[in-house]
Amino acid sequence: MLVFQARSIRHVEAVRHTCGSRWSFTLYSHYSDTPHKKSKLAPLQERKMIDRVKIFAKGGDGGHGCSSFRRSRHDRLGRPDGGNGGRGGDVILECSPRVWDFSGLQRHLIAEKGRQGTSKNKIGTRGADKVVHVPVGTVLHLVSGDSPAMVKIQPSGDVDPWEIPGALVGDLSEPSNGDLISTVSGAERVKEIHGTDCSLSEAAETNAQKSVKSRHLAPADEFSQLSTASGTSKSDAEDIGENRDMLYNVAEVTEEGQQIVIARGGEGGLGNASTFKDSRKTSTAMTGSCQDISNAEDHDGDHSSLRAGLPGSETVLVLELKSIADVSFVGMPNAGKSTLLGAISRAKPSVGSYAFTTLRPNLGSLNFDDLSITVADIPGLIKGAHQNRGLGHAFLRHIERTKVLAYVLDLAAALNGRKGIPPWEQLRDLILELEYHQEGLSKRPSLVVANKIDEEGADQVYDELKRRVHVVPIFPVCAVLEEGIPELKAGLKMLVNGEMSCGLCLDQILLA
Ligand SMILES: Nc1nc2c(ncn2[C@@H]2O[C@H](COP(=O)(O)OP(=O)(O)OP(=O)(O)O)[C@@H](O)[C@H]2O)c(=O)[nH]1
Repeated sequence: MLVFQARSIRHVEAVRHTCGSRWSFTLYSHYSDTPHKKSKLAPLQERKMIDRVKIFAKGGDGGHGCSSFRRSRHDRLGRPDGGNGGRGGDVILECSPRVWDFSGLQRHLIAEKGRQGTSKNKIGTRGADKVVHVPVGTVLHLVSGDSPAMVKIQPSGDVDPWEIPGALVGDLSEPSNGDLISTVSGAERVKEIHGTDCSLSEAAETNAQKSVKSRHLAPADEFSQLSTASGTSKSDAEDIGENRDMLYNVAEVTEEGQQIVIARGGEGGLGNASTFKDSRKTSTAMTGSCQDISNAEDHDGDHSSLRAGLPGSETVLVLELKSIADVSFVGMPNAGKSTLLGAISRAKPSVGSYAFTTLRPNLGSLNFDDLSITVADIPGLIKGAHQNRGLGHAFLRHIERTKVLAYVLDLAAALNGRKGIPPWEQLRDLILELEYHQEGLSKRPSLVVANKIDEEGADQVYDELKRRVHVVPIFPVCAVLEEGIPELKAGLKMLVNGEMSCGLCLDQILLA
């Protein structure tokens, strides 16, 4: 038995991720040698970040209208007094920075039904909305059903570093506060229900039109054929049941408090008080005489179909989590990415001398006079990340949406008897992982950050690195002492605003 002293449960998890599932762990408390009762760690699979899921949502059905007659001594024939049914609840996705992946999200979301109307003209209660929280940066792809409609933004105080500004690159026009990504019907409906006007983004409008034209699928049936969970890179398409009919990027949430109605509740049925009123009006218009109340029951029979509440709408969506940053720090665990993010921006990511300190991407912002750049510190990638090793490939998705790659290499990884790999091999492994995940990903404008230049012997390794890699600029940096940071910032700025553009590919690294 190998005993290892962990600093925290998170540290144990990090080591578990590094070692894979071959090792079993038992946690002992500091004070006794019997296994800790609460130490049963969930299987490794459950701990993976889930950044893509398929969900089925159904709005609550409308309540039925009531058929009832108020009879009294003076009114033997009675008057209809059945109230209308209540509207079904909506299924709403709300953007929250407190959630960072979809692991806690239910896959079937069904809102409450509206209550039935009752006698004495009482309207049934509206069904409760089903509100679920999704992370900032969630993108919605429509598999079937109506396009989602944004309702409102509930602004809150502090801005979380994980909060992601901006919109989909090239897909949708940039949403502003109160803007809407919705179908025409959705917009009208939201206006009608909530009394707020909502604008349509062009792309969403075309998508909506396409969706109206292209298909009317049965969402529940389709959903039942498909598996839900995510977590595997290449097989995602099959897992999630991606198909040609899917409408990509119909909406996204980027601000805390943004709400999107993904399935609407059905309207309540009409009570006989309403149907009778309507029929009396018609009758008056046509014959010039009032409808005889004794015929009320007959009319009631004519309108029985109106009394049934309408079913709620059904939608099948794929939710995908992608961050939107200008620059991604890509590197092996412990290369110093988080320290570097703290050095170049005001972000305060956690830093540790053990691998996988960063378990979720951190964002920082670099502000220049004329430009602001968002930088993402992506959790460390290891060899085989595309096959879900380490923290898995979930984080590779975040890199997909960044313009510039900054490879953070640890110059001291193989120095002073350490068992790490030299920086040029780190670079090779990183490029391979990116390419395995998505071909051409590594060809984006890139630079290399040679970190830990302060370590003994790092200068020679840096010279060797320059000899082996010369197509992209290399910035020697000491993140802890914040040395070389102004030059690095200038380099990042030039890459982001296009003054410099240099990608990196495997052939350009001298490995022998
Ligand atoms: N000597 C030296 N140590 C550094 C430097 N930058 C970071 N470190 C140390 O390297 C260790 C790892 O730093 P992190 O910033 O957590 O590394 P990371 O790449 O974010 O690690 P993961 O979270 O595992 O991906 C910490 O102990 C840092 O203090 C540097 O410039 N010089």
